[in-house]
Amino acid sequence: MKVSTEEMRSLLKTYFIMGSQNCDEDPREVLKDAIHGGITLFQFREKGDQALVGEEKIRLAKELLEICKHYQVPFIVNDDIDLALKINADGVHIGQDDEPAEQVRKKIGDKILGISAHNQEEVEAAINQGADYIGTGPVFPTETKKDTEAVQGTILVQELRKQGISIPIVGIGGITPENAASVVKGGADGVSVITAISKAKSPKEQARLLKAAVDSVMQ
Ligand SMILES: Cc1ncsc1CCOP(=O)(O)O
Ligand SMILES: C=C1C=NC(C)=NC1=N
Ligand SMILES: [Mg+2]
Repeated sequence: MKVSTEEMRSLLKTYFIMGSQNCDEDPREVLKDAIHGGITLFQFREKGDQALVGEEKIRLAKELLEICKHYQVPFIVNDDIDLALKINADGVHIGQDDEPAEQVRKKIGDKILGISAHNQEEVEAAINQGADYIGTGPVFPTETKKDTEAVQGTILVQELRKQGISIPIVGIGGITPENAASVVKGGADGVSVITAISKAKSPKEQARLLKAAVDSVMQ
């Protein structure tokens, strides 16, 4: 059933996003380690030139979903709505260039719907289309996604909060344990990261540090 706004807010605290293309080690081990470090939400984002496709992608998605189910960490699928429905994921994340949000909402029912937004108009549209949360960024420079919008810090989130827009928002882009607190101080409910965890010597330790940084602001 539908997550409440406050439940969604807390799920965004330490949001790990990963595909096999982001890992040097076995993605299943990286995910398990990150979960032990305390991630609150996981997104399967198998995308880009090294990404798996077809049956291999579906198989990996199912394996990572099983791991998340075991530890009761909700599982979000990026872009691929059909895959999300096929494996009964907990939700989807779409960008401005994906399937229109109204259509996606019809397909997924009460599953979590996350939408990327980079300016006020896109945020307001996403809210009107029934997004459960917004992903904004890139907050800091990142190598992970080649075609990002301009680096924006937390300017947009600060502006939205000043206007009393309270939808759950997660920051993304170049976030590390060192800068994570500033993202939450800027008004985000949490941080979403790829490389800081997926390429870490200890994904567990990085997840733990990220979560501690976010919680250090929450009090
Ligand atoms: C998917 C995405 N959207 C904006 S930046 C980004 C990549 C974030 O990756 P990293 O956490 O490694 O900077
Ligand atoms: C582009 C993205 C922005 N935000 C989030 C949470 N996930 C994404 N894939
Ligand atoms: Mg997309």
